[in-house]
Amino acid sequence: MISDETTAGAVAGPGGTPPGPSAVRAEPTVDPVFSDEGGPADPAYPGNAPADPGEPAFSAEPEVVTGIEPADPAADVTPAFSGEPVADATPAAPAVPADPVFAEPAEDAPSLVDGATAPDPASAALPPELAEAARALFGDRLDLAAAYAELLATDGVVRGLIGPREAPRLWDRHLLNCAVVAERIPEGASVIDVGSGAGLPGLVLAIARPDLTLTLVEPLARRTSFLIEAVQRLGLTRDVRVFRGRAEEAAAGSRDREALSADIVTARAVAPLDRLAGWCLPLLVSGGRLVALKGASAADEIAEHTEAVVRLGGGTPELHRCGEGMVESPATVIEVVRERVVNPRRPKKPKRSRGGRRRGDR
Ligand SMILES: C[S@@+](CC[C@H](N)C(=O)[O-])C[C@H]1O[C@@H](n2cnc3c(N)ncnc32)[C@H](O)[C@@H]1O
Repeated sequence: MISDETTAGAVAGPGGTPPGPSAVRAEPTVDPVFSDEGGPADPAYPGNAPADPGEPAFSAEPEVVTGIEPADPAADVTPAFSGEPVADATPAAPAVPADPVFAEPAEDAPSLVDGATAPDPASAALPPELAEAARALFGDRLDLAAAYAELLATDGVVRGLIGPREAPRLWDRHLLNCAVVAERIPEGASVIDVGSGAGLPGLVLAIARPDLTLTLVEPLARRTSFLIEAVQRLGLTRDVRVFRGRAEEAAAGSRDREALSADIVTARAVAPLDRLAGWCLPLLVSGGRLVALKGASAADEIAEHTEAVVRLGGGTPELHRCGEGMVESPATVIEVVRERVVNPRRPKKPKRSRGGRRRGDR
């Protein structure tokens, strides 16, 4: 077993050990999985249909979400990684200057929210009963968290990145649920958030923890456009960068770009643990840690996928609960330390005969 202390010590960063979760309260929770990538946008909300059916809105209906495998973007990703400016099929998204690797913020990015269709920003107001936890988690950056909540409830809804029914529950299901994970991240750590979507948990962590440096990895164009603008509008450009591409691409690097790596990789509602480990462990420094937000299925996932995770170079997955005693539904995370570097299998080269010909060549 790997203890928290071992894990924290192995992670580079000036501050060291993350505060362990306070054991004030432990109770079973609803499945806090929030995204049903494969699910339709709320049809009851006119104008919410995502512009691109490949990037459906998420809604946080746990009953819909549980057991649904997040969409594999392989089918619908715009191949933005190559360095070529990418034609984004999404008509609504504002133009973003295309950097081959790290996208740059667009200047004066126009808001998509107009008077006629704008959702009510007041729907993102912090519910009074959550104010104490929000203050504790965001401290003097609570205003920034509120600005992000408003952005999600307005632009995020209009662009089909979140379902309109999410707006009233943004704080408990999304912002606080992600912010509590900060307790698992050491001071000063570098963090890669894989499959950031609309910025969860990456942007929340950047707001709650100005000591962290974050890279948000997301392959889908409409989402990275939103992320880039959010980073700019929230004034987070110093600590947050947006990488458009898949985790596998980020880890592989290219001729023009070094492979990305970090002390901590986070992911929420992205993929089952075995697949997630395959994507995320290569993004970690040796001894770094994957912190995957999971729902009620976390223990089952550990039972099912431990062997695969270890084969991929990870330690034994551990389950932790974050925010106990602070929020009503603590977040469940699975953590995996990158213990060994496992090289991906290369396909065997065909054998050549003496004459230099491949066997079977004519
Ligand atoms: C269900 S959404 C979750 C978004 C966000 N993490 C949240 O909790 O709201 C899954 C996200 O993972 C992204 N994704 C899927 N496969 C990925 C991969 N191999 N690398 C990086 N991102 C990926 C998708 O594009 C999508 O935005």
